[in-house]
Amino acid sequence: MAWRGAIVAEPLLILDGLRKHYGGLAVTDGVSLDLRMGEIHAIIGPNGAGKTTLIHQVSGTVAPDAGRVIFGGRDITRLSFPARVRAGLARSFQITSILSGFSALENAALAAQRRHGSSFRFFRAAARDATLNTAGMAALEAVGLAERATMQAGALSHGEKRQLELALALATEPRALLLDEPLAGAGQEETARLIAILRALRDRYAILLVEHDMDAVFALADRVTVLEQGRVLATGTPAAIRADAAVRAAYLGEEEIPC
Ligand SMILES: Nc1ncnc2c1ncn2[C@@H]1O[C@H](COP(=O)(O)OP(=O)(O)OP(=O)(O)O)[C@@H](O)[C@H]1O
Repeated sequence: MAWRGAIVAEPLLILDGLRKHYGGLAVTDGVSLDLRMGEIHAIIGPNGAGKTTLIHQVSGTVAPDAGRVIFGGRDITRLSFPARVRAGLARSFQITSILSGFSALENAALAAQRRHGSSFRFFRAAARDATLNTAGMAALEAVGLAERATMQAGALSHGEKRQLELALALATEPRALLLDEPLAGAGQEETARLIAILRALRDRYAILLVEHDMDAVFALADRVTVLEQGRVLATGTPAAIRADAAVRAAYLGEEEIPC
């Protein structure tokens, strides 16, 4: 797929030299990349390359040792995770954040509440709030889960739970979405459905995607950045990345890069 960057303007999100060390290990070692509206930018790399740690620094759950995160022209490097959510930066988690005893809509309404900054303790009330319900329902519709709104989240299929995870991010009405392995554990049919949903979301958001399913990455991404040992090995269109000899070498014995 050709990168459609030519038709979009300034980057919405800029990562500028992000560094994070744990002891002697440079987990992200000066990572710079950008993300534009209407773009899916995938981050791939071997296990331990630093992908999740990078997402943590963008979402505000890990503080970088050096570097900056610029969002919508504003330096948000020191903002907390909740403040970033309110600024329009949403994140989905590798480990599910769904409350299984509550309905899909209650989960989405609670997520919508994060945008408005009110307390977690009042989530029962949140689920009855019309504004939050409307935002929650719109998010469920965007991921094809409207018909499951009243179903207990714990009773949803695995694929539907992944859809609900996406809805929780959308319910905060973001401009940018940080998606950490949104296809994890999904079967073939579920993966196809999730890919179609992500493709449909692309035009309305800027999406930074960490995903191990290389077929999905190469089907979805407008640009791909390859991380290796905390550094950017290459950034480019899927075609350019596929043809890059250094990238292919980094992936020997890891996930196959689709031809
Ligand atoms: N809080 C931490 N303390 C110490 N080391 C950490 C911490 N978080 C991550 N690491 C180390 O940093 C390295 C990169 O981890 P990270 O999870 O970011 O990689 P990844 O590319 O997302 O890997 P995977 O593809 O397996 O999810 C790993 O060696 C990991 O053990």
